[in-house]
Amino acid sequence: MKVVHVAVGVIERDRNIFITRRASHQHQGGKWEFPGGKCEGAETVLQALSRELHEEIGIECHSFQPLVVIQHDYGDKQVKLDTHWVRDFAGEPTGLEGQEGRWVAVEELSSYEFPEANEEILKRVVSDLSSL
Ligand SMILES: Nc1nc2c([nH]c(=O)n2[C@H]2C[C@H](O)[C@@H](COP(=O)(O)OP(=O)(O)OP(=O)(O)O)O2)c(=O)[nH]1
Ligand SMILES: [Mg+2]
Repeated sequence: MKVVHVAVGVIERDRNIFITRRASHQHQGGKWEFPGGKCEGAETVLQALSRELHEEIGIECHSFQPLVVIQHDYGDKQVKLDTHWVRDFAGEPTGLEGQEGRWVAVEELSSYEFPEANEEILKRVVSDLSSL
């Protein structure tokens, strides 16, 4: 099965993370996610991430820091989540495609339901922020 390369942004400000909710008709629908989406054509992962964050939540990103790369097999779909920290951006994130979005304190993230592949990302987010 072809692996879908996904650019994912963990948007952080003062130990709060901006998350959005996937529409019910989407793959892993209804679950919360870190904004992002599939790399298209010859795009690099950072080009895809800049584009997706602009389209989905209306921010302009100035820089990224690598967080973690996760490969996961959902059975119906295989994804590679290429995850970066997003801390340097302009604009206020808002769900521009009708999706729910909110800032959540890092300590509260575990009370939200994310797709299975996110488990490892969530651990890394919590541990990286607790060492700051
Ligand atoms: N953006 C994002 N996708 C995730 C996360 N966790 C996770 O398993 N995924 C999966 C769900 C999807 O199968 C895939 C992302 O694809 P997507 O549907 O968001 O891609 P896209 O925004 O380009 O969607 P589309 O416009 O092509 O419909 O990665 C996450 O935290 N954020
Ligand atoms: Mg998306």
